[in-house]
Amino acid sequence: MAKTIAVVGAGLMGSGIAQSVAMAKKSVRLYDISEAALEKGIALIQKSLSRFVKAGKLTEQDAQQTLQRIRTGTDLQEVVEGADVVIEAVPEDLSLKKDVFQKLDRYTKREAILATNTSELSVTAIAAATTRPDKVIGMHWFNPAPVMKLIEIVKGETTSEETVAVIQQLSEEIGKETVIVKDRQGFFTTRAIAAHMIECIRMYEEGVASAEDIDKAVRLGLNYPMGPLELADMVGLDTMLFVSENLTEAYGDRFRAPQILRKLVEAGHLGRKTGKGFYTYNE
Ligand SMILES: CCCCCCCCCCCCC[C@H](O)CC(=O)SCCNC(=O)CCNC(=O)[C@H](O)C(C)(C)COP(=O)(O)OP(=O)(O)OC[C@H]1O[C@@H](n2cnc3c(N)ncnc32)[C@H](O)[C@@H]1OP(=O)(O)O
Ligand SMILES: NC(=O)c1ccc[n+]([C@@H]2O[C@H](COP(=O)([O-])OP(=O)(O)OC[C@H]3O[C@@H](n4cnc5c(N)ncnc54)[C@H](O)[C@@H]3O)[C@@H](O)[C@H]2O)c1
Repeated sequence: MAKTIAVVGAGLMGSGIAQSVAMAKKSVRLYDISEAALEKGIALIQKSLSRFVKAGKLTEQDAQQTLQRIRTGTDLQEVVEGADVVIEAVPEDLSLKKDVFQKLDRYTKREAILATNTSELSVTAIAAATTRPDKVIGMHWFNPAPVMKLIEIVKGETTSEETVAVIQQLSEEIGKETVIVKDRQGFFTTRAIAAHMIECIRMYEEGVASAEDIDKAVRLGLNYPMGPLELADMVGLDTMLFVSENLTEAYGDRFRAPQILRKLVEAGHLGRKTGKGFYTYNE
């Protein structure tokens, strides 16, 4: 059984993953490259825990204990040594992820499992950067991690059945449902959501309807929990663009980013995390 979990990257997803694991009463070690990034991650966790407390799903004491289970640090070796499973959640860049996995391979015990939360990159390529490709796997969470029910388990070409079983059990212990998919660019869920979002953003760019009306139409007419533009702002427009570029390389123009997305990213408007994207936020 995986007892101690390390999470690498304390951004939107890493913070939510650390919180979800700590809520399942496991010890979590959380790494990021700076204290400022760790503070931001902890602030996100505190905000989410307060929502659970406010909704009566968690007591104030549970929330405090959850926070206490998360130990943070900016020394990667110190944070990950001793971990049974490491979950990586750094930005969606293959060379960065390979670099991080090479270090994880050096710093962790031989039997540790190394999981990536990549949205669509090749798990097999990331595994090849290590000396234990059988212990590398995709553990694809959804945003917001503490609320969403699914984990998409991605079996790389070299991932062992034993590794799949450990991650499936860990996911269940955290209270998530799982699906197991092949390692193909975009897996299942990212290809599916990208096809929907990209067409909606193209229609926005063409002026078919306003942002508000596109989101309203999808929420009320199609019964999705969120419209595509508000969802893009929640995911982060930088992540959207990285994903679009990688999917375009694999599948061609059908995933090419509309100009509007590129311009918003160039302007530093990355969605909720910077206060502006398709919408403006005052949080
Ligand atoms: C443009 C061209 C490019 C095209 C190619 C690229 C496209 C690629 C796109 C994908 C990129 C990466 C994808 C990624 O790898 C995978 C993903 O994560 S995809 C996104 C998945 N997530 C969703 O789809 C979310 C959909 N939304 C929802 O399910 C809900 O709206 C919500 C977010 C759960 C809730 O939203 P709210 O608006 O806040 O609604 P409520 O206030 O009513 O909340 C409901 C309920 O949930 C509780 N809650 C919400 N958030 C949190 C939180 N962070 N922490 C704790 N609790 C939370 C809230 O308290 C409510 O509880 P209740 O009152 O019901 O008890
Ligand atoms: N945003 C989403 O909705 C979503 C959902 C599922 C999966 N993902 C995937 O999760 C990963 C992270 O996405 P995010 O939205 O959390 O990004 P983010 O930008 O919010 O967070 C990334 C974090 O990684 C840190 N970081 C950068 N370089 C690092 C390094 N070398 N070592 C450790 N940490 C480093 C950054 O400081 C930042 O805190 C990506 O692969 C993304 O595709 C994102």
